[in-house]
Formats: sequence, C-alpha cells, structure tokens
Amino acid sequence: MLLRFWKMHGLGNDFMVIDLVTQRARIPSQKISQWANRNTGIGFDQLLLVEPPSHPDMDFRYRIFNADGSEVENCGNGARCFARFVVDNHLTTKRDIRVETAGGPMTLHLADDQRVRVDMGPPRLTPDEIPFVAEVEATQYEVDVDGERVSLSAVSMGNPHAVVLVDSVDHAPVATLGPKLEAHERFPNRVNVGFLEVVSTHKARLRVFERGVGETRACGTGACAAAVAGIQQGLLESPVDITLPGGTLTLEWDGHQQSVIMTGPAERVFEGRIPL
Ligand SMILES: N[C@H](CCC[C@H](N)C(=O)O)C(=O)O
Repeated sequence: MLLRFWKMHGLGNDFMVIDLVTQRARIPSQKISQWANRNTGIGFDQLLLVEPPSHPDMDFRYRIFNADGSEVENCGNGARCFARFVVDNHLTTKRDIRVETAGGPMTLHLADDQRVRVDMGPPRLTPDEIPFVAEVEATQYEVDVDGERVSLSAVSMGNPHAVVLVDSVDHAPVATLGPKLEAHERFPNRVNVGFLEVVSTHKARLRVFERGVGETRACGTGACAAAVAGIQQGLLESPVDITLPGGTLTLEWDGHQQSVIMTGPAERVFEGRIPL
C-alpha cells in the first residue's frame, strides 16, 4: 500500500506524521529508523502516529517514536504539529483537542495566530516518576560522569529530562556530556539532556541532546523541563521565553502541581506517500 504522511516541524524539530484514523496500517519498528534516515529515507527526529482514542473522553491517541525506533512518552513540539495536522486534515472540528499519550493526557489548543498552546500537564519531580536513581527529591543533584561531578536537575514531562545550567549554550558540552548523561546508569530509561543558560528572570537559552536522536534544533518537553528547573531554583519566573537553536517557545508554570503551558509554532513542510 501507499501510506500518506505529512512532513512537519516545530522550530526545526522535525516529524513524519501519519494519520492512522482514516488509514489502516501497522508500522514495522524497523521501518522507523529506515524512514528517519536523512540520506536514504524521509529524514526526521520523531515519527508521530495519529490514532483513534482508547478512552471515551479523549479525541485521539498520540504515539511518538524517536529516530532510533524507540517509543516514548511525550513530544512537545510534536504535540503542536499534531494539533495542526488533525485540524487541517479535518479529523476534528474542535479547537481544544484532548489527546492521550503514554506519558498522560494533554490538551492542545489551536490559537488564532496559528500558534498552538499546549497544556503539557504537571511536571513529575519525584525520582521514581522520572525515573532517576536518588535517595530523596531535590532541585539539584550531583552525578558522577567519568570522575567529573556534574550538577543537574531531573524533571519528567512524561518523558525524562536532565537540565544542566551553563554560562553559555554556545560553549556548552552538548556533544561530549550529552551522550554520557543520556546513557547514565542513574537514568534507567535513559534521558534527554538540556543545557540551560539563564539570560534574565523571563528569558533563557537552551540546547538539548535528545534521547534516541542526538542534538535537535528544538525540544518542547525539554523547554518545559528547563523552565521548571529554572523556576524551582529561583533563577526564572513564569512566563519564560526559551530560545533554542530553531526558535523561541513561551512557557508558563505556576508551581508544583500546576500544568506547564507551552506555546509555539507548528509548520507543514510537504505531503508525501511512501510504500509500506
Ligand atoms: N527524544 C524525546 C522525545 C521527543 C521530545 C522532543 N522532540 C519534544 O519536542 O519534546 C524522548 O526520548 O523522550
């Protein structure tokens, strides 16, 4: 069969998006890394599947697979593209769209200025929820990386994030420390690694070495986790504009049990068909 898909991106974090509501197909896991290949495939950071919901109070099921084929709990930039996809493909007439993910429920709102506002749910901060190996919950942890002591925050947005404060993202050790932390033994499910530079109380810069991908142009859940870590440490105040290499997201968070609200763009690049 020929499978219809859209290529989309959120601030350069790019996706293959497949409608499995009007198309019936099972995607073999080995196809994901083949399609993700930027030389011999379509090329993307994540594959997003749009599926019918399994809960009556949800509009869709939203599944996310990294370029390495691993299925993950959440993708913030992908959530914005998901909203644009289902509205532009007339899969819903709603503008507040409830989706179920492996990391929990979210509400996506397509705003009039073409930006998308996502209620990402509350951050999860206890070590067990992240998961992260630690005796007690803290805003900062010390982790040994090849004999080097690294201070980091650990936050889950459904998916796990480590946030490392740096003086400048331009000189951050993304390519060296990123992969070491991604696979660190204290993160049993591996982890996304954010490098956060605080510019002012309402502005920051961020680069993210994503679990299962490597450094991306932007990471929505990473921006959420960085905002939470900065606010918890009194370095940032809500709302926070976080600028990543691909552009800027706006994050709002009023404290522990509250949802993190993320607002940003979602773009369609092209439509395609691929043999399956
Ligand atoms: N690499 C992430 C999934 C995609 C997250 C990112 N693309 C976003 O926008 O949140 C993980 O393994 O948890």
